[in-house]
Amino acid sequence: SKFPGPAQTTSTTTTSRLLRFASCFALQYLIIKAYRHVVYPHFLSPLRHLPGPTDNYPLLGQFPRILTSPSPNEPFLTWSAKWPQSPFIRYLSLGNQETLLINTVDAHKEVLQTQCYAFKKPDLLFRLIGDVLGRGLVFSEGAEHRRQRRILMGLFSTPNLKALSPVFREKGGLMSRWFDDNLDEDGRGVFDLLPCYARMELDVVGRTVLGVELGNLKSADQKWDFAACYHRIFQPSTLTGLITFINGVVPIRNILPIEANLGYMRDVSQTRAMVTECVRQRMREVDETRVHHEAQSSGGPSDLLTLILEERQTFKGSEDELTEEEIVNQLLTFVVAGHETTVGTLVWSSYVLARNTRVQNKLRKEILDAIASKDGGSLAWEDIDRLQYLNDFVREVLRLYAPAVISYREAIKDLTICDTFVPKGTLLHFSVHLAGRSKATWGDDAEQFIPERWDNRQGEATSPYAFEAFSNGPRVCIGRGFALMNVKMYLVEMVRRFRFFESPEMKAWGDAGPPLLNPSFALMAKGGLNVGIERI
Ligand code: HEM
Repeated sequence: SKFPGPAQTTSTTTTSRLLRFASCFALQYLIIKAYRHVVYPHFLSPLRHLPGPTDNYPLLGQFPRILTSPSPNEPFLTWSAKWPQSPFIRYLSLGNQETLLINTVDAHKEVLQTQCYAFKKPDLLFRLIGDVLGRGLVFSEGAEHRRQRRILMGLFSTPNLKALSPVFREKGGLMSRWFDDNLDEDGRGVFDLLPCYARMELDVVGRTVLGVELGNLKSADQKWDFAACYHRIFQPSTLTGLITFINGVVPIRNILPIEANLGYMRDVSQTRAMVTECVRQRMREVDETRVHHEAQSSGGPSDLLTLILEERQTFKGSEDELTEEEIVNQLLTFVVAGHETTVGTLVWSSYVLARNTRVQNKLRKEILDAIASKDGGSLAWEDIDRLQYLNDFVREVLRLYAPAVISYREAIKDLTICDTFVPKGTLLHFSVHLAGRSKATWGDDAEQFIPERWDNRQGEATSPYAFEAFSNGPRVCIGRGFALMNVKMYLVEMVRRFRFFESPEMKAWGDAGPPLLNPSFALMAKGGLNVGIERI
């Protein structure tokens, strides 16, 4: 028959109902999205009158500009210079996401110190790197963060750090011998320092955090190698990096069945399994021997894992007893938070030395004078810690070349900061370099490398919030003392033995400096940073 029978009519009706439902759903979705991404940010948001760039791309805001800028600090530094007195600068990002750039010293103080716990790290940060770190110090919030900080603070005490210092000395010595062995017959060479320092620092964090040589750490079945997994996770292929980036915006990690993603997930789970095995083995050793770190600090190097396990015995049964998973989270957090940042600081220190002969000579003189005052003997950590110019030098490197570039916060409630109403859910952009490079704070020579400025600071530059390389407040970097000891001991070893000089690439870059990797969470030269090293 030409006419539909009862069954066909029912199925046509069902199809058309489904279609109607789907189009209603799609329309509603579009209306909500249009409201959220167009109407609200442009016409309703209480933040829309704040200073900030307005030359936005449709729906993408400033995102294309940020992605294609020559450095991960641009265009934020430009905006900051344009509106130096504004506590916050508002910009739109992907999907017209409103973001407040923390700009002034006062705004840094309010967000990082006074109102620290009114903010959390946004989910996008956790999705970028949280599967490796877990909810350790970096990703814990509120009361849980206070608890973890309370338990872990003592780990980084001066006596504990001093017990770690022989490892910094030993690994720095090995690195300087490696350079020495690889110089040409005139005692000169040019090296891409990033891979050299990355290798050394993996050894350093292995020994100081886990008490093992990470180069030798393997899975129980010997099939997986820690260093290789770590390398693949943090130097991913373009596709794996792209997946991680997309996962930050839309969670796709657990549903994408392609090898670039599955391989990443295997590396993460193997890395965590290898560290878990380390923890279990050390638990057995600590339970058996009951060594206590007071004894170890006088007798030889210790490591943070052993210290955590010994402390744990005193917290047994209380809410401060860390579980095995929590310990693994903290250890991986220390390894990751400590490795890239210290490597970056060493690379930029070497670059700056090569570019500033005056600074290099002055630093070397301070070190050699101190050694001479010890009748040529080696400097203990206390001696190194007293070197004023070294201290100024390292702070100046971190003011201008802080390795951690970007972090974010999200307001967990409505609040008012520096007379600005910040609604719950607002994303805040914490750019470490904005504080360090601000002319309003550091004067017209803010862009120049002048270690002496640290002894003549005035006005806002004396505020702790003018220097954000390690952040500030309750979430200040817990590894600050650890990192400074590591960096200073290494520099003493290298500067006394070698002269740093400009490589041909550095000469070609001139004052503009090397091209930088962007987008990137770390300040890194694109394509490596070759620096000359010459035996003295
Ligand atoms: C020069 C080297 C280092 C620099 C420049 C640096 C910088 C920073 C910065 C800027 C933050 C704050 C991030 C944020 O709040 O979003 C931070 C946090 C942190 N850093 Fe470091 N860091 C360095 C070395 C280390 C080392 C060696 C360790 C561990 C051994 C470490 C462990 C941590 C941890 C656990 C946090 C989170 C603290 C918390 O939220 O309570 N860092 N670091």
